[in-house]
Amino acid sequence: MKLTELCLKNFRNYSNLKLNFKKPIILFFGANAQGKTNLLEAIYYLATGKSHRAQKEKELIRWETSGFYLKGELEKEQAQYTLEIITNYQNGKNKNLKVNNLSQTNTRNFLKTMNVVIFSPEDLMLVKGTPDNRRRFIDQEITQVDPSYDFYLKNYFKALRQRNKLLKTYQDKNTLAQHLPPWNQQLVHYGSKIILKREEVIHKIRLLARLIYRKITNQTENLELDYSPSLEFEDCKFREQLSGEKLAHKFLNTLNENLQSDIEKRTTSIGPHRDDLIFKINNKDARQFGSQGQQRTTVLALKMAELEMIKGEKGEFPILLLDDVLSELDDNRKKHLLNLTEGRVQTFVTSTSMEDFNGDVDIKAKSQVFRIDNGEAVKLNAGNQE
Ligand SMILES: Nc1ncnc2c1ncn2[C@@H]1O[C@H](COP(=O)(O)OP(=O)(O)OP(=O)(O)O)[C@@H](O)[C@H]1O
Repeated sequence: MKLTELCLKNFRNYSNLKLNFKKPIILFFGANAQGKTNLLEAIYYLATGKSHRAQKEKELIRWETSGFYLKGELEKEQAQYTLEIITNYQNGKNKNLKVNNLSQTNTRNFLKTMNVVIFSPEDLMLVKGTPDNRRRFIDQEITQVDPSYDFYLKNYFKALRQRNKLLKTYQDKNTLAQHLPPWNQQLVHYGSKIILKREEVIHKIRLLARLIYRKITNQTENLELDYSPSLEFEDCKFREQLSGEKLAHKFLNTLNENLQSDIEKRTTSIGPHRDDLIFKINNKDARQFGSQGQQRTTVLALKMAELEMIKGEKGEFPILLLDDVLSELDDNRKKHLLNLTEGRVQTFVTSTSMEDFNGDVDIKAKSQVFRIDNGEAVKLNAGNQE
């Protein structure tokens, strides 16, 4: 799939911008704080309905205005899609999502149109950082291939917040337990679906990432990726034996077993909100023993696996957004990334320096280059482009 046009109105530091994309690689370069990442954020938002960095949608609205407008023209499977997001906060929140000029009441219809994979410096924390980084990675990944997963997540976290609120605020510990079952039911219902989906997707990524990692390291190192759910289901250890029913049963039993300790600690100690991923390189935990280089290669292999996995599920490669990461990758890693994507994956790249685009991998010639300067984009000639 490829984005052929992007329009932004009152989005971040852009008042009104329209860009057309004609080459497989699009480079946004310029000094710090000029609006390069804002452009990737706009593309990410059109695909996922979320920002990859802002907590609140309001942050995206250009200061002193009351709403933003985004439009993307997408080519996919030889069909053409116009995606639009119109927000207005003048009288409360008002948001309209449109595909081909038709308002979508079901957000899932909008979200399934365009897919992106983003790779930014924060992703380098995937291996070393806290488990919530890894949960976010896997959840974003799953939502791209199955938008209904977002519904399970939202409902799970709604139930979790309610249960934790009761655990924190309810005074009479003797009767508290009577009020928890409705929330337990919700946790178990949505939580089991989340666990099953995570298990399924991690299994696919594990195989792809393993192959890619071996290739980048010239077959010298092995990467293993494991799902580490907080709920131990050793009685149905093999994924073929996992069923929603078995899991739900196990989850409910464990919640009941942990009831007293949850009441004492005033929080829910078990469930997908405590899951983690484990990376091992040559059988050693990459978080503890991996060198910086190995950790970077792990993240790169994961991102490349993500591209391949979406291609497998959706039949087309997603759009790749590389936010300021080329300078973090050495020539070998850059080469692998660009070999995989070349000619197949439309790639948007931001950088503060054109130096990133030189060296062994001369991507300039295949690229369309824009200099980004204080919310304006100036198209430059690069290589042999028109
Ligand atoms: N809601 C907003 N309204 C107006 N301007 C905003 C808004 N949010 C952020 N900005 C401005 O956008 C600019 C930052 O843009 P962006 O994050 O895209 O920078 P960048 O070019 O990627 O920089 P870097 O190279 O440092 O990552 C800053 O000047 C910031 O003040």
